[in-house]
Amino acid sequence: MAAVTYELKKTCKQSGARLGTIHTPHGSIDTPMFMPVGTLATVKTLSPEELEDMNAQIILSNTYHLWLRPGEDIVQEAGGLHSFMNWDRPILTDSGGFQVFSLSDFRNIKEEGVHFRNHISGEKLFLSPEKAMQIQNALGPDIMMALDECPPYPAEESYMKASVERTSRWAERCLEAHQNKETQGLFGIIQGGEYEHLRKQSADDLISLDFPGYAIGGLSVGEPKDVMNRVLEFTTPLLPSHKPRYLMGVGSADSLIDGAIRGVDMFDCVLPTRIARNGACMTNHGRLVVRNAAYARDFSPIDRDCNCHVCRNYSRAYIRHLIKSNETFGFRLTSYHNLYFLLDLMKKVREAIMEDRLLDFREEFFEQYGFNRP
Ligand SMILES: CO[C@@H]1O[C@H](CNc2nc3cc4c(=O)[nH]c(N)nc4cc3[nH]2)[C@@H](O)[C@H]1O
Repeated sequence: MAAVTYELKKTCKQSGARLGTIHTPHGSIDTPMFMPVGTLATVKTLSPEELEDMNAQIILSNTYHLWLRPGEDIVQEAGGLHSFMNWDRPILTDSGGFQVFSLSDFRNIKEEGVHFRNHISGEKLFLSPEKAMQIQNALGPDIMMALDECPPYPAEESYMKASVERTSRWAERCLEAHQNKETQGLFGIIQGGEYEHLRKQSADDLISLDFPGYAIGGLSVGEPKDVMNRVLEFTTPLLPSHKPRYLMGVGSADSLIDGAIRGVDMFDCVLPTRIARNGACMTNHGRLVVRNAAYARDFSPIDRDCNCHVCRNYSRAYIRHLIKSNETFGFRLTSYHNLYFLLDLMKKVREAIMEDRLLDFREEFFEQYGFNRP
């Protein structure tokens, strides 16, 4: 029995969107869904109990960061990530492919793997497909990601072709190095930038390896939204409809809706918790920077149309005061609200797909949020 399986439940009549359920050893996940990011085995400032209260079905953690701190051996001795962080729902770990290229000021990509510097200590490190699999097997997530290269945007076609071919060879090596097949699923990552023929080559290579799920990588790296949407339009149909499709690093409300419309099932991004720590909140009426002076005497909730614990109990004036005073509780309140907002948005997306009205929902939401405003 495979560790991770996908059940396609309904395809939307209005678009390429679909409803499904991903079954994992730590529970089932209704899709399309958003994964809160807990890079260092914590979704910053929030507790597992709070994440369960807001119906987070799965969280994401990171191989590169946990390898450096505290070390996968310590997490393994704790019984794996679920025990270590007291989270008994599904966990997905990214492979480190992105962090090595985004965090390290020195990196040298070779066939055998990537040589780079530890972004904290400066010591030289080496990450290979086999090492990335050994770390993830030790961390024990339900879903692991293959080690890939996330190329810079934009990238020359010749560079992108060579990078895609190496990522495909690395994916095969990850499969060969995969232990714990009955308790951990391994997803492949499609690369190819904005080159349609390279996305096809990457998809063909990885589909031939029969992964239980596929991620679309190399996006949300600075490209315009219309480029992302165009790449999704010709890439998601290449992927098997009976397996989950995961768009890595995407987390703004409009991108989540537009990704779901194009057949994406899984999303993750640091955006909601990152902007929360800067005092910025996602609301149904646009982004609200609650630290602004305008809210000093505003005793209304962050979002009058939000039913979260924060919006039912705390005012903009109070949260602004905490943020301006650098009080941790302020960051907890904005982080809780932003994650609740995105998780609730994905619940509304699932309901809209069920009722075959996702495109109508998009129009209503974009109008209310102000995305259509020039
Ligand atoms: C928009 O927010 C900024 O951009 C990042 C999100 N964007 C993103 N694109 C990604 C691509 C890949 C990939 O191709 N491969 C692997 N293995 N992991 C990936 C992770 C990714 N995350 C945030 O970290 C933030 O800095």
